[in-house]
Amino acid sequence: MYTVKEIFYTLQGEGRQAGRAAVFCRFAGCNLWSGKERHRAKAICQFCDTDFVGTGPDGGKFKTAEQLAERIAGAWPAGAGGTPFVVCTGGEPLLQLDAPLIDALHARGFEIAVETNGTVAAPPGIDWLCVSPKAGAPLLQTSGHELKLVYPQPTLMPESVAGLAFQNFYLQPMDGPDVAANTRAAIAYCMAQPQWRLSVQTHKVLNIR
Ligand SMILES: C[S@@+](CC[C@H](N)C(=O)[O-])C[C@H]1O[C@@H](n2cnc3c(N)ncnc32)[C@H](O)[C@@H]1O
Ligand SMILES: Nc1nc2[nH]cc(C(=O)O)c2c(=O)[nH]1
Ligand code: SF4
Ligand SMILES: [Mg+2]
Repeated sequence: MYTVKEIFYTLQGEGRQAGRAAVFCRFAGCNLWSGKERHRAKAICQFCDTDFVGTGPDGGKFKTAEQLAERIAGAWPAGAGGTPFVVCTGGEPLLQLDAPLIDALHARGFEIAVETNGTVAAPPGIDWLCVSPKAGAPLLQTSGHELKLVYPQPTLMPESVAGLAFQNFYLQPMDGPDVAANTRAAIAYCMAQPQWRLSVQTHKVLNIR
């Protein structure tokens, strides 16, 4: 059984794949926060910008990988060219994404991207793995296509993860009350350490989902 908050078609807003059309599959639940505001101050991850609790109008519970993959495929526009692209996120998608679902999405021609906090080792077969480590949480997945660090996290400096086996390194300014100052600080860091690139959350600027 897969529990999905929402499935929607949009542009990937963040990181190396920003600007690319994608079906988003947002899984419900996370291991670093309950998602309830009354628990936020004591959560391991306190800055989350996402509602991933339960099943929304565009989500649901899916008994089988085939049923979920079929719904995701139905969100890709019929007759569109290019390679169909799905971004599995959450919540924490690696609590639910498994080999049967990866196979069912590949069987429908999808390239599979994942956004994960890195506390769970990724299964084989993910085509684009984005790891976003969280201060105070164990980092088990130390390789991938993209490391996207929300910045700043005072006890998780970019220097401490800059040597990991990723193909791309991004700093993403922490959204919230200090987003303007966080963006200035991230720009300064990327200019001083060009291994790192800036990831702007473009979907928020563009007012798309
Ligand atoms: C909502 S998370 C879901 C996937 C996974 N749980 C994770 O943390 O990577 C999706 C992306 O949004 C980032 N994110 C969450 N809250 C943010 C915030 N306040 N500002 C900037 N990025 C944020 C995460 O670090 C992650 O890269
Ligand atoms: N457009 C858009 N791009 C995104 N990239 C990562 C997102 C996420 O919440 O995981 C996200 C999201 O929620 N919307
Ligand atoms: S790990 Fe990801 S989904 Fe979970 S609370 Fe943090 S940002 Fe949100
Ligand atoms: Mg988001």
